[in-house]
Amino acid sequence: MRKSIATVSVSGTLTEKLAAIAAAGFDGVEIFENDLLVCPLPPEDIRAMAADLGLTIDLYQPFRDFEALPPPMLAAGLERAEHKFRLMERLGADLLLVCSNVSPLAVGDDALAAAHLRLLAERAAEHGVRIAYEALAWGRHVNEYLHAWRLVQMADHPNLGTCLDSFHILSRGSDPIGIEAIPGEKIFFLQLSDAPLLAMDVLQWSRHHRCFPGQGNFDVAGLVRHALNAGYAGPLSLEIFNDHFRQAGTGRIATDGMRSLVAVERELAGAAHPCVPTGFAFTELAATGELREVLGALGFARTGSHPSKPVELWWQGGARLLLNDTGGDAALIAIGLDSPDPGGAVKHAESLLSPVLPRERAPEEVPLDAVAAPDGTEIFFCDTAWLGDFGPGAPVPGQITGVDHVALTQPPHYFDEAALFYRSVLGLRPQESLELPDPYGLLRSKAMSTGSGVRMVLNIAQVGAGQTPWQHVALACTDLLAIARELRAAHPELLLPIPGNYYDDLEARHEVSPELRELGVLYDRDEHGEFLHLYTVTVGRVFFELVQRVGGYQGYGAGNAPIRLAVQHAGQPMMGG
Ligand SMILES: O=C(O)c1ccc(O)c(O)c1
Ligand SMILES: [Mg+2]
Repeated sequence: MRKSIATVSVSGTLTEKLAAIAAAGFDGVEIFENDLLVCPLPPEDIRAMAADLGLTIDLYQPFRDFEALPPPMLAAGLERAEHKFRLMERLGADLLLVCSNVSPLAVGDDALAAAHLRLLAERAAEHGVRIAYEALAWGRHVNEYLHAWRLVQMADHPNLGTCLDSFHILSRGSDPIGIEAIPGEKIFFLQLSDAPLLAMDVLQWSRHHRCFPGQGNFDVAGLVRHALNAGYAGPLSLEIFNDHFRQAGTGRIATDGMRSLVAVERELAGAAHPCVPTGFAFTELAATGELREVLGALGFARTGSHPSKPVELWWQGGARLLLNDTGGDAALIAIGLDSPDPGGAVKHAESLLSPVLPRERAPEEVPLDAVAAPDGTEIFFCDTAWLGDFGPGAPVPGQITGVDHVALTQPPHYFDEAALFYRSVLGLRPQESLELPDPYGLLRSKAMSTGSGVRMVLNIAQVGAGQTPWQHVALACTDLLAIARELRAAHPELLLPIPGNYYDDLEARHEVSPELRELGVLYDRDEHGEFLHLYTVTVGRVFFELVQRVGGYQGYGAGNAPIRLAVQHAGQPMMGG
């Protein structure tokens, strides 16, 4: 399928947008009128630039508030359209998107609307232009896609068809099955976007929160399937209005859009993810003396060393940490995932435009396949061979059984990119999304999981500048209170102090042991089970969480995160505050 994107979807000048869109591999563009109005180049030059980049101009948009105005206003509307048609001839575009009327002056009269659309199509035909009529979800009288289609049928002109836009259809909860009743050749254009489910005004939702397919909660691929079943043969075109995308890197967002369309095609082809990871092989940390002290207190010890790199294996139970002497601050730099097919996982990642990292290794060492996650963390796909590099060591006995989850802070404006990366490239499914109060802002958080073995939490801190983006590794154990007792006795300075107010509130809500308060252990429960957890102090950029899941508890104790954030900030006040 041909792939297109509206210029409004990415940041930059029109010249920058077109270059980035072509570089990302798109076949065509929708020129959004505002991008043309603010461009110093004449339409002929924009046309030549697109052609030089190998891009077709698939659509020009939007033309607004035309149909079903009181008859005396018709002539002015047609005059306005004539200007657009002449502009489109200069631009080399032959498809004009007309949005359903939002004007309070518009009349709720289908016959009038259809007559006007027919007149518009007749005029358009004189210029070799076709009209794609789209129902905006907030259109004054026409706001359902099947209503727009009825008007197109009534107007009955070969130069008039409909434009389907997944946002307008799915945001209203309309059933997209009706698309299959529209003849494919009358679907002149198909615009795709996704969105998170938000209870808000649909216009604001559309203008600020659209995202690429796979980043939100709509079944966009399902809608495309209906259009294909109807016989639609035009491009899949992304049309996103998003405050973050407008501020992010042009090329990076264009590439992410292409990734989302490749993932849609995969889904349509019924392709299951070829190699979902089954567990955490290791997490690699830039190490410092302080970090080693914390890990020693948690019962870890060095069990092996890499033959040629300054990397040690610290292994307790099923938790393997690689400590890398980078000379920098303590930080999480890589995650190793147990993969049923490491080579296939890298090929899959590459096909989804993820940057594959070069393998830097000595000849006798085990090759490792890795890609870069959106925040720069290296993701390795592993079988068990890598352990051989670290000699014959065995895990030290202890209370920690494995890695429960890893939490990463995403760079500003790339939260949606990260969600799509973990979903499409790694095969994790989205779980809960939350917004949590931070003393200096708001923490957006999204949990993702394979369902077994690998859990990730993606955070984005909407807080003042100058703050370190924290990461953390949550270690699983089977008796958290026992570990907490030992840590409190031997290393109380390594544990976050939890306010008494938290326990007053907790004890009012749940019957819990008074030991939680004494030990500074946090608690949560859901319909499946219970969750006990505690946090260490932060070293460099990283801290550790110890967690115990009782029963089938599914969450991450997110309700306790505001307590943690406040205590962490108290120990590390904002710069310049
Ligand atoms: O928000 C709008 O006005 C707008 C304009 C054109 C579109 O195609 C659309 O989906 C929305
Ligand atoms: Mg649209």
